[in-house]
Amino acid sequence: MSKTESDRAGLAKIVVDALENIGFLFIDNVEGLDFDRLFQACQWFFSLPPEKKRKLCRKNWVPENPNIYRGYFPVVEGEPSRKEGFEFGRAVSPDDVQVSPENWYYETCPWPEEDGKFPFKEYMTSMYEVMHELAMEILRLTALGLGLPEGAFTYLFDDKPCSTYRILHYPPWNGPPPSNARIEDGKILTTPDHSDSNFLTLLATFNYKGLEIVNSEGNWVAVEPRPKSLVMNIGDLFDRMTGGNKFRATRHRVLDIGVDRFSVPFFLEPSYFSDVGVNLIKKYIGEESHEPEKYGCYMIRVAKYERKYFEYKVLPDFEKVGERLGLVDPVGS
Ligand SMILES: O=C(O)CCC(=O)C(=O)O
Ligand SMILES: [Fe+2]
Repeated sequence: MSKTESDRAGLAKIVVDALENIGFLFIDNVEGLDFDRLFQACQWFFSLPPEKKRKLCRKNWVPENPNIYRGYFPVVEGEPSRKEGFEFGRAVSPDDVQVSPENWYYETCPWPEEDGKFPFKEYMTSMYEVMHELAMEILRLTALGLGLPEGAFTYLFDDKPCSTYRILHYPPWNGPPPSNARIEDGKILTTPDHSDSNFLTLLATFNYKGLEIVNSEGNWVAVEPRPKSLVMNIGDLFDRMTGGNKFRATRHRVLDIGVDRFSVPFFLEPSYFSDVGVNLIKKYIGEESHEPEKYGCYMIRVAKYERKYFEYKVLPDFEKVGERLGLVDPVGS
């Protein structure tokens, strides 16, 4: 990333071109991002003993734990999605009026007990802010490249973004992979074909192969590792909010590479109350017409009921949680 005005205008054109045509791009020279250190964070976390991971595990797997949405999720044998992960968001005070049992995004994230070998929480929370700032700069450039005011998209993230920072470990299969992980040409998946449902994703792959995307001709192509670069793609929400035909939320998948694989995606997501029913292009050319829709409710519906993501399909039914607790939904729907 570069800071001078003429460089920014040039970059803005490159970003918009990539988002319109490919949907994926590499980002080099990210200030404040040290890939070796981020990799150490993954190694430290995923070598924790099972009992320490269990304390962080979502309620679905460990019913006595309070966390429904944040924290650790384990490998599930028999799933074509073969991964364990830990994820968190920016901390929101438990006293905040938007904190409620229905709003999983703002629940308190459990953090692992540390042993002095790696400052995991301090490091990961600082990296969250690096990723957030980078995403904001990309959105400012995208707006500039489209001839819109620089803040045309960033306002959605001003209050308390729901973004998720996730570290992932794909361990080798225990024995033969399940039949639903086998695809054409004898290839084996560890993450099935999907587009990301959030606004945009910034991904560290640490030079591992395995990531593939669908190109403009509709063929699967490998994303060759590029040292010290992040891979960026947009998600369905940004695609939808720019009218559904402006930017591409490109489908992608991860193949089994036969060894442990690590990656770290940052999923940029608006604040819970941000209105995602807006067409962001029309809004700025004076043709605003939209159906207001809050991000939080929209996304939980999509992730849990429509997409039924491996990571989220185990979450409790959205409406039922409030009913069970005898609550009137304080954040609305
Ligand atoms: O691990 C990767 O390279 C990609 C992961 C991914 O696509 C996702 O978590 O949405
Ligand atoms: Fe993805």
